[in-house]
Amino acid sequence: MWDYAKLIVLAAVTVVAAYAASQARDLAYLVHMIIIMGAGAGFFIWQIRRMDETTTHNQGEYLDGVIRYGVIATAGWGVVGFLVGVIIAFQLAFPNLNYELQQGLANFGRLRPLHTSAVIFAFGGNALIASSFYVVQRTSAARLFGGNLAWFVFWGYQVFILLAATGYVLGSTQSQEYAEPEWLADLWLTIVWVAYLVVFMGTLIKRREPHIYVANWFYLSFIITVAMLHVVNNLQIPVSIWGSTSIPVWSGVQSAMVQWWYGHNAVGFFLTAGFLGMMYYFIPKQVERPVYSYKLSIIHFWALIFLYIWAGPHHLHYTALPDWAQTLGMTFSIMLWMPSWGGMINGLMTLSGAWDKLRTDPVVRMMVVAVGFYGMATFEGPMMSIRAVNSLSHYTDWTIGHVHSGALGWNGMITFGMLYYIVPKLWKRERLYSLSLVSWHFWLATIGIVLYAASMWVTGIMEGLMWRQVDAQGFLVNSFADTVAAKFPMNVVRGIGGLMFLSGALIMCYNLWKTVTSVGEAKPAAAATVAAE
Ligand code: HEM
Ligand code: HEM
Ligand SMILES: [Cu+2]
Repeated sequence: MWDYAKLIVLAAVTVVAAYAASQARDLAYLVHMIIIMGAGAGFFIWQIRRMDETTTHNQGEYLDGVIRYGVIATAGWGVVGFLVGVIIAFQLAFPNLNYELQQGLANFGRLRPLHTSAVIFAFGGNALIASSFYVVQRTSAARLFGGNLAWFVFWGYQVFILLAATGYVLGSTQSQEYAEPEWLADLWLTIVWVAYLVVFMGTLIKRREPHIYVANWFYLSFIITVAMLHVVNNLQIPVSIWGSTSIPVWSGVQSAMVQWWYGHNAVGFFLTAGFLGMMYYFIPKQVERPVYSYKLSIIHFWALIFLYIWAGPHHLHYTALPDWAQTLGMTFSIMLWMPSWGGMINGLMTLSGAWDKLRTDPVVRMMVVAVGFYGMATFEGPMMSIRAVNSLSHYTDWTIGHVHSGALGWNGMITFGMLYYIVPKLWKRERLYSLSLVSWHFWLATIGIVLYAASMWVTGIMEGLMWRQVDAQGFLVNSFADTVAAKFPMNVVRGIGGLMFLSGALIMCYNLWKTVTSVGEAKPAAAATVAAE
């Protein structure tokens, strides 16, 4: 019965998308409708072929298939996102790399949002969805709620990524940073996200453990807040339901404020709270120690989510935003330093009594460096939010250095650590294929990040100072082009750093692939302890 309902919905989606494609007013919309039609038809055929199979889920078992797919998607999108990052990094160093052939499809302006969305939403998002499904089942001793709904979340999310990515390349964007997809993709993401919340919350509700482990608090705050941010920042009215263009309901300074309330909390809840959830499960597991302080984790959780929400205006210093709002954003940003470091301290101190693992286990080293970079980025951020500092750093590469010490150092490294822990468990392998390859990855990534961040700090401060320099008469000394020329060597260093980071990720993919295909199966006894976790 339920299966027939699904077939009807899928058929309807396919037909409506086909009709909409015939009405399309712009190329991006046409391509999106073809993708939706393809996805609808594909899932229709898949569904019809398994109609008379009786599914025999063992309700006692965890639903791990979808997590395995999530792991593959994380690694795959990661490589794509880093590769596009490397390309745009070299385009900035060598503008000639914007070939005539690429214009209107793959020039810097089109590739930049492709990069930011690929790394944040495709790489980071898949890592968060997959790891949260893993963690919530283990810490609740319950199978994912909602049967196959988790599969809908996974595939629905990939469709969203495809819509977003093709949209950028074809020039369909609502021009809000990190919220570029047009209304159609936004609506679809809303549906997928609500399903995600239902799966996660449902699993928590049916848990067989009295406590909700702290990692789940972080994941849950990430899911709920991202839903709220996404909906409010994307309130748009489509010009036509047959086209991708839409008009925002917010305008002027309100629009800017809503956008940076969104943008800053995308950092706070997507790139921070969700990844702290990851930290709180995988670091204790990997070092085989309990969390250093449960009390601290609860205090810094509430402080973090309360403070983050107010800090958005630090992106709008010296704009038309009222001064009091800028000061408010600055004040909350400075206060944010404390709960951020609460998280860092809790992560690092979890190693108490196991510090020797830093020497013996490259996966632990990766996780510790991640937490270290988290600490650095959350010290730097509050500093940059001070108006006087921001007057120098804003518009410069200092911001880009800050972004990537957080993104590569914290989000990248903690995700790599998570993948190294999770893959042998999910595929029931005895161990990783090669620890020395993990070590190679570790050093390539770490040196790559240091090159990236250091070169951007240098260019950032240089640019800021050059823009300020005035002669005795008060005239500006440097033209904008002078600053661009002066940045050239550092731009090349940044590109090389990115290339190293990308090579490390490729080594990881090879290592994980070999782990799945050529390492022996974990012994049943070991498997039993895994299941009991
Ligand atoms: C191989 C690794 C990477 C390289 C080479 C790279 C390179 C770049 C470049 C060249 C830009 C444009 C900077 C500009 O316009 O001046 C950029 C922007 C950005 N990247 Fe990356 N990136 C990498 C990895 C990542 C990762 C892993 C993340 C997030 C998890 C990330 C997040 C961002 C964000 C958020 C921006 C926009 C920053 C802003 O507007 O202030 N990147 N990246
Ligand atoms: C206490 C924590 C943090 C504070 C107070 C903070 C503050 C700031 C400030 C003041 C800016 C510059 C705004 C501008 O001049 O335009 C900024 C930019 C940025 N930060 Fe942070 N930051 C924090 C942590 C992080 C972390 C951990 C990450 C990444 C994982 C991150 C990612 C970003 C990104 C992506 C931007 C660029 C936004 C844009 O596109 O303009 N931040 N942050
Ligand atoms: Cu911010």
